[in-house]
This record gives sequence, structure tokens and C-alpha cells, in this order.
Amino acid sequence: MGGITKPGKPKSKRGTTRLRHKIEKASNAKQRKQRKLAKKNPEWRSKLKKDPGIPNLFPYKEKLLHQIEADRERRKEEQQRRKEMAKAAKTGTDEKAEEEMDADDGDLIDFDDDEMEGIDEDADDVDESNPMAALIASARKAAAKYDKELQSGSDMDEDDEDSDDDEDADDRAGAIEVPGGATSRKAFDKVFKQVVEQADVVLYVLDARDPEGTRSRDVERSVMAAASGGKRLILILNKVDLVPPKVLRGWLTHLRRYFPTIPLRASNPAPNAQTFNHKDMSVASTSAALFRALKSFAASRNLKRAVSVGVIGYPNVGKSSVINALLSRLGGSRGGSSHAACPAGAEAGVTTSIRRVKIDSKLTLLDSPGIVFPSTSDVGSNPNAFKPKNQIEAHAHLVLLNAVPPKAIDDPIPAVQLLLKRLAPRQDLMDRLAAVYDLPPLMPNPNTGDQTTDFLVQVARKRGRLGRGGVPNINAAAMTVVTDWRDGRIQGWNEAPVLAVAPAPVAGEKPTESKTQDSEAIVPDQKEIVTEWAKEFKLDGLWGFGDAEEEVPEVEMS
Ligand SMILES: Nc1nc2c(ncn2[C@@H]2O[C@H](COP(=O)(O)OP(=O)(O)OP(=O)(O)O)[C@@H](O)[C@H]2O)c(=O)[nH]1
Repeated sequence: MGGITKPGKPKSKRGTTRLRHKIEKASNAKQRKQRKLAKKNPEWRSKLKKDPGIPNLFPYKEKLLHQIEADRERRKEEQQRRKEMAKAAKTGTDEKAEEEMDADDGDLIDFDDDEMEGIDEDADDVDESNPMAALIASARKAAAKYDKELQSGSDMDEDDEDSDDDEDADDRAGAIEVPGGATSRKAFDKVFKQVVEQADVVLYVLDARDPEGTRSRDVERSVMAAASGGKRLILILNKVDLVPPKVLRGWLTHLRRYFPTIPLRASNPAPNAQTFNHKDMSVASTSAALFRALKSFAASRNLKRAVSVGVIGYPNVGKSSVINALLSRLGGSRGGSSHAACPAGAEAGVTTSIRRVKIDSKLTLLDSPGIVFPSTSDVGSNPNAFKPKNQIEAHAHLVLLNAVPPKAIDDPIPAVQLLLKRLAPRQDLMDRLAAVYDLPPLMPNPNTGDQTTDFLVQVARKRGRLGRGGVPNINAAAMTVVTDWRDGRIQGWNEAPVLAVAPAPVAGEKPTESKTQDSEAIVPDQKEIVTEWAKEFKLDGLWGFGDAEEEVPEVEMS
């Protein structure tokens, strides 16, 4: 036996190379075809989209599951009822049932709306077998709708220049790192120094919502150091549309104890901002008043050269808007953004980085604003400044002053906490805040006394700031709140400090005012200086601005 093979039989079972290749080719072709078919098959996609559900660690899981379950039950009951009524109507035995069914249809729509918290009627389109997915989808739709609304609002803005400004502001804000120590700080400080040095009139822009918070005594001192040389400092109380007239009056009275102060609306508000209707305080009229004051000053100086005007202030108070408002008064050429091409009237031969725009033969505008960065020494020297408890609160305060660029805000939650703390004593403002997000009245948590987390969870759900598995992303919600605050969609302001009045006026005598609360006066004769300067700027007409008793008008949505 062993080893002998019969002649004529093949030695091995191995096929020919040609056959092997043929089989390989056919197999590859078959696999290719299967892959192609699988791609076309819709099941393939839906398999991948498996909902991961709510993570166990999510603190509101129970609540959410309950809600989903109740939702499902009610929907089932409604469906059952509709079925029965449809059956009755079909048999024609009960006409009433048909009517009822019609009415019920309306109810059902209402019910769906309620359940989806009024987010979107289209939410019904999504897969009903997965309520969690439906909830997330509808919330996302609401977020998209809201973002679109904001977008179209800014597109519809009458003044294109404003939206350009916003972009510019964002760009520039992005360039600035957190105030206090970035490399770009040096460049900004240099511009600030140049503006103060070169300007005859320094316009110090303050935010009307928190004038003392955006006011630096150090800056005022540095400008005043050059006052004997004829430099003037004027306070510009900007964004007056974001505070009620009574609050504005209080601040004008307070600030005019230090420097001549001019109220201003430098720009139109952001879309959906909640503004107040002030008599005679439009963008055009207030910027015209400022322009007139500057022209009066230039005329009173009667110099051979033009008087130069510089603008300084905290980030985001509206410095560029003030420059643009003044530039827009140039005949024909719309100021546009501060980065617009230098108008033809610009003086040649300027060696610094600051451009000068010639407004007329007597007036020149330095068209780069000087940014004032908040400093801790201000808090010490300003008796009216907010005193933060710790580092976190100090940062939150800066965020609420809009002095921190959005990219540099790592944790916006403390800012929302501080905002709620400030608004809490004013029930009307708390109610308006709830209304902004379409929430029920805001209540402090009975256990912690704090409502920040509860509030942010609700905002996240309303605005579709949801993470994986529909978990509310409270960080993103907090950022939304911070942006809404920055753009005036959330109302809030500080009231001016009340001046102490001597207790018992002698009969027949006028009550005498005691010293201002600011014990450290900038110069001894502040009152005299303010009066003298006001004359140079012919502010007498403006002096009574806002003094007349006025009713606080209704809030107006822009
Ligand atoms: N409601 C309201 N918003 C204003 C007013 N003036 C300016 N703004 C808005 O405030 C935001 C900041 O304005 P900017 O002029 O860019 O402020 P800025 O001080 O130059 O800002 P930075 O360049 O970041 O320092 C913009 O969204 C403006 O539209 C105003 O009078 N009322």
C-alpha cells in the first residue's frame, strides 16, 4: 500500500490558480454587493441611533421618568377615547359623540402643546414610541427656533451698522484675554494712555445699569491730573434705554456731583432686549445733544487747532457705539464701525496707532476707544463699588459687567448665581426673568435656599441646552443667561446711592445736603468744577434732563 499512487489520478486536491482567482473574484463581488445593499437599508441607520437613555447619575432622572410615564399614559387614554368616539360616530347612533370628538381634537392639540411645554407642535412627528427622543427633539427644535428668531431679529435690525458693531465687538472681545494679565493687555493699555494724553475732552462711558460698577476712581484721577492743562472729563451714561426713568434720574443726580454727565443711547438695543420708553431719548436726539455739547466746548476754547475728543470706558459699555454715533453725524459718510475706512477729512501725519477723524475745523475724534480694565484697587477706593466675598464672586461680578470675553468664561454658573442674588429682592424683576424663559414663578430651594440649579435646569430644557440622553446642560444654560443679561434681554439695574440729608432742617431754611458718600473727593472743589465745566459745554439745557416728574412707562419689547 503505502506511498504508491495510481497512475492517471491527480496528486493533490488543490485546484488550479485560475479557478482560485475566479472564486476570489466572485466572493469579493458578492461582498461588495452586500455592503451596497446594507447602506441602502434604513434599518441599518436606526440601529446605530440607539437612545442611551437617562444616565443613572442624573439627579432629576426620577422626575423625568415620571413625567414621561404620565405622558405616555395620558396619550394612551386619549387615543382610546378617540377610538371609541370614532366608532360611535361611524355607527351614526350618536351625533353628539361626533361633535364631542371635534371638540376633543382641539383639546388633544392643546394637551400635546402643554405636555411639550409649548415647545413645538411639530414635535408630534417624532417617534412616539420613544418619548425621551420626542422630548429631546422638541427641545432641540425650540432651541433652533429661538436661535433663528434672534438671527432674523438682528438681520432685520434697521441699522446694519449695529450688527457689524456686534461682530466687531465680539472679535475684539475675543482678542482680549481675561482682564488682568494677557499679553494683549499691554497693547490696550498703550492705546488707553494715548487716548487720555491726546484728548482735550475725555468721554468716560458708563453703563447705566451699573454706573458705579463701570466707574474707576483711578482713571478719573489720572485724567484729572492733567485737568489744569485744560483737559476735561465728561461722564457718558450710556444704554439709558435699559433702565427706568426714575433710576436714570437718580444716577444723573448722583454722578453730576462729580462730573458733568450726559445721558446717551448710543445704539439700538439687541434683538428682544427689554427696554424702557424714555421721553426724548432716542439714539438720534441723545447723540445730537452730545455732539452739540462738544461743539460748544470747541467754540468756547477758540483754539487755533481743533479740539480732540477721546472715548474711554470698561469693555462692552458702548465705546465704539459712541464713536460711531459721533461719526454718523459727519455729513454723508456714515460712521460705520470704528474699523471703517478713515474718512477723507482725517488728518495726515498721525504717527501714533490712534487715528484722528476730523469732524469739522474745530473738532477731531480719536477713533480708537481706550479700554479701562477693572482693577481691584477700584473696589478699595470706590465706596459704592460691589465688594465681592471671594475670588469666585469677584469673577462673577466681572462677568455680569460684561468685562470678560465669552471665550474666557470657563464657569458661567457663579455669575448666574450672583445675578439671581441681586434680582431676588425685587419680585417684579424675578417675575420678568421667569417670563423671559417662560417659566413658572421662581422659588428658592427650601433645602439650600439657592435656586440657581433649579433655574438653570428649567432654562436648559426650555432652550434645548441638552446633552447626551437629554440631560440638561446647565453650563450651556448659564451661558445663555449671561448672554441674555449682556444684551439686555434680562432686566436688572443698580439704584443710585441715596445722599444723606442733614436730619432736622431749621424752619424756613432749605435742607442741607451732607457730604457725598464718597469720602475721598477727587478734587476739593468738585461742585464748582462741575458747574464751570457744564457752562463750557452749554449743558444748562441738559442739566434738568430727566428731572421732571415722570411716570415710569410700561416696559417695551424692542
Ligand atoms: N440697549 C443699548 N445697547 C447699546 C447701547 N449702546 C451700545 N449698545 C450695545 O452694547 C454692546 C457693546 O457696544 P460696543 O460699542 O461694542 O461697546 P464697546 O465698549 O466698544 O465694547 P468693547 O469693544 O468690547 O470694549 C453692543 O451690542 C451695542 O449694540 C445703548 O445705548 N443701548
